[in-house]
Amino acid sequence: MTIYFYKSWQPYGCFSNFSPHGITIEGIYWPAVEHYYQAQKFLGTKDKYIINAIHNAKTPEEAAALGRHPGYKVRPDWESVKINVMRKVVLEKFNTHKEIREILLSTGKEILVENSPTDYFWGCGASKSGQNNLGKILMDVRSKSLKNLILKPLAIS
Ligand SMILES: Nc1c(N[C@@H]2O[C@H](COP(=O)(O)O)[C@@H](O)[C@H]2O)[nH]c(=O)[nH]c1=O
Repeated sequence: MTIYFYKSWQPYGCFSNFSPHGITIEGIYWPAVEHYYQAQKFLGTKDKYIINAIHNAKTPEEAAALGRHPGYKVRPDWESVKINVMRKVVLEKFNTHKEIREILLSTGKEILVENSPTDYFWGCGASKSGQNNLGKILMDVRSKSLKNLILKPLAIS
């Protein structure tokens, strides 16, 4: 059965990028995936000062609102790099937090879908036919975690 998730307080909310699971990337701590993801939009741009504000945002909602603000200019290569940015930070989240890695592994082979009513790129959108790229990344992280689990005992022996 397909597993749908969206808001961090709903079932499987730990799969949401807004869930309160901090990560450290290149020595910098970020309070949630969303903070890191939104900040990457402005690397090397004239609006790079906004990165600090996103980093310090009190909530993921605030970080997203800053990152989506039409007044700030996103880096020109954003569309081509955003999938890799997301892959890297979501992998780090599940490598860091064992308790949610176990929840992810407990979903077995089920299809994971970000049930966003508006987002047809990261989620499935209102029509449920969107690209679901966040769900795909999570399923990828799940198979990587499973491989690690299987390979670890072999590495010891
Ligand atoms: N979970 C979740 C959302 N979905 C998240 O929004 C991000 C996409 O942002 P952007 O590329 O700026 O459109 C991405 O992390 C996606 O998973 N959006 C929300 O407003 N609330 C939420 O609870």
